[in-house]
Amino acid sequence: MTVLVTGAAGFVGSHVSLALKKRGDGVVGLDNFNDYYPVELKRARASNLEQAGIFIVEGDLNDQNLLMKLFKLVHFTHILHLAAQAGVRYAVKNPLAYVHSNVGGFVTLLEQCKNSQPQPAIVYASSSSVYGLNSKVPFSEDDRTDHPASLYAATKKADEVLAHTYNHIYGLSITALRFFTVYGPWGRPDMAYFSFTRNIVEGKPITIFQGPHGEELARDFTFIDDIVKGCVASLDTALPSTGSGGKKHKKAQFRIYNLGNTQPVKVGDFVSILEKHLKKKAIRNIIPMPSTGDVMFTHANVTRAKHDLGYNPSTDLSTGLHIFVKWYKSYYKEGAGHEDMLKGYKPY
Ligand SMILES: NC(=O)c1ccc[n+]([C@@H]2O[C@H](COP(=O)([O-])OP(=O)(O)OC[C@H]3O[C@@H](n4cnc5c(N)ncnc54)[C@H](O)[C@@H]3O)[C@@H](O)[C@H]2O)c1
Ligand SMILES: O=C(O)[C@H]1O[C@H](OP(=O)(O)OP(=O)(O)OC[C@H]2O[C@@H](n3ccc(=O)[nH]c3=O)[C@H](O)[C@@H]2O)[C@H](O)[C@@H](O)[C@H]1O
Repeated sequence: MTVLVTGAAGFVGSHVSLALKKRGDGVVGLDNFNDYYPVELKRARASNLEQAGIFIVEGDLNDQNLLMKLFKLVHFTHILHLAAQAGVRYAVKNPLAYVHSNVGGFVTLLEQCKNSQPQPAIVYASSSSVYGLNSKVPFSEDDRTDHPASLYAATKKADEVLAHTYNHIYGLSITALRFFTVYGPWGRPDMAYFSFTRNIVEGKPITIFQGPHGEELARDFTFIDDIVKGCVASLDTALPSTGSGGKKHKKAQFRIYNLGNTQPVKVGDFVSILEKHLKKKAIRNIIPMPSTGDVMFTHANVTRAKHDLGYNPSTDLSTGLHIFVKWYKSYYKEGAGHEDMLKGYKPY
């Protein structure tokens, strides 16, 4: 297959791009290298991909002309769409970044795909956050997703209904993957596993959010390698789109899957695992969960992904965090430009 990976300089995108290239697929990346977190990290990931023979086009999802030229140059059989403004809490600071990338960008890409002849099949990243204020655990794909707790979640839910519309009208084959708090080497500095590690290493305090009655928050943390396998299996089982040039011939494939680890862990316990691997105690500031869109817990039911994709998460949190900590220490060797790395970092 020949895959366009949007968000290829990102955390998940760079890992999946390398996996696809290693098994012989054609891979082209697209990324706007924005500064939501230090661009140096995206450039470093991009150089890993370039060394593997993967070229990343630097541009924005919303650039219709760029997409048109790119689709004319390369006949993509599949799109792995991972480019988005991620992060739950940053939406309070910069809401329009989410509309620009997650809604405008997604529709621009869908428009290009529906006009292509033949149309590619699309696999894209949704999010566990669409389950919002769900109290029924574990979360299953048919549960309610109409009460998001953050603007980020609302844009991801919007993507799911937009995808359904383009599937119905134009015959685009689309698969939505609801990732659950993904972590691993080459990860995201805005996420807790990364920012907590940095602060513990530097002897700075970490803030642990608590529920309204002192409850601990919990996440179904999912290691990057399991997510990569889920993405590749989704591409391999994606059926062709049934339309071309904007006209549908027959009903096309439309799928939604949870990709999680199915073993939620309390944030306090997650910090204890980090302390064990870092051999250093955290300075824990426990504060009430700010009204920035966090939910109390996530927990994935992956029965459907197991059955249809052979998805079988196999890395437990302690093993995964050990691998992350080893990467972190090697990447941020003492004094090796550490401060530079975090220059563009936007605390939320
Ligand atoms: N990492 C997680 O825990 C997690 C969980 C659930 C869902 N997701 C989703 O998975 C996908 C990948 O997430 P990630 O963790 O790799 O995030 P990331 O921020 O590392 O990667 C996203 C990439 O997309 C690029 N991008 C953003 N807007 C763009 C635009 N308008 N045009 C072109 N490029 C653009 C960014 O520069 C970035 O490199 C996202 O859709 C995210 O919402 C991630
Ligand atoms: O599955 C998803 O769909 C989401 O996964 C990720 O969001 P989250 O699950 O919130 O990950 P992350 O920030 O690492 O916080 C981890 C835990 O630490 C708590 N947390 C966080 C920060 C802090 O300072 N204190 C704290 O207690 C926090 O409340 C949480 O309980 C992606 O960022 C997002 O893109 C989205 O896709």
